[in-house]
Amino acid sequence: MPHTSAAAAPLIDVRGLGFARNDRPVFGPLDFSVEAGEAMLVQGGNGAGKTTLLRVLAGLLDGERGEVWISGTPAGPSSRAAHLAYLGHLPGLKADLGALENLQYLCGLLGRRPSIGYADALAIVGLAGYEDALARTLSAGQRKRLSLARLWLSPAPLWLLDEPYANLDLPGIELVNRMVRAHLDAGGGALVTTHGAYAAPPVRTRLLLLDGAGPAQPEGA
Ligand SMILES: Nc1ncnc2c1ncn2[C@@H]1O[C@H](COP(=O)(O)OP(=O)(O)OP(=O)(O)O)[C@@H](O)[C@H]1O
Repeated sequence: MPHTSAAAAPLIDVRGLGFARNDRPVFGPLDFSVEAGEAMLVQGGNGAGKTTLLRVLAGLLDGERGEVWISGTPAGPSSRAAHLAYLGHLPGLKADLGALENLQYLCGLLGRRPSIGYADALAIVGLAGYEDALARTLSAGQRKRLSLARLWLSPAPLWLLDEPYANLDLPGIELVNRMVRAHLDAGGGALVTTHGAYAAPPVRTRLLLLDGAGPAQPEGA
């Protein structure tokens, strides 16, 4: 049974979660939970369903089966957004807005932590001085860094990070790891997809192996 006490409940508790496209199973049924202060690495080869899982959890795809509980409360796709921050392959930036304007736009849409200023968030990700640079003029790695600034400003306790290291140089990879560690230290949690070839955040981590459709359980680590 999912936890019922909000105080002790995991940030997310997934029971029998599955997803199919045109009656073809993509993943599941899956059972796992992520506690405050914990990261879960979602590993699997190309096409195993990692991105699909994160998009389903983020409420971006219709047709899930099973249950998702957020902090002890059942949460349908539309009610999960406030608790989750999704960093996908496509950064979701407006090409003709500047870096600062993009942050203001996205935070207006998705909420923000009032304790952190936009300029500080840009500086943390190495984009100080790029406030007015249009998103379309940024490199792929710089766009990823701008998305990381948005993530840093997000008030959501659970981060869903789809290949967060993609397009980043070594300092960028270390930046992601520092951000994840700080987020977990502050009581947050994270699901992080990876092919296994990249660095994994050096934090309390469990592993969820995805191998296409079929039952999958987390491993202790
Ligand atoms: N928009 C879509 N329409 C139809 N099928 C899709 C779509 N997106 C993904 N798929 C299929 O769903 C399956 C899972 O894809 P998904 O992107 O979740 O895998 P992944 O594990 O993230 O892969 P990768 O490591 O290559 O990014 C694949 O068979 C893929 O072809």
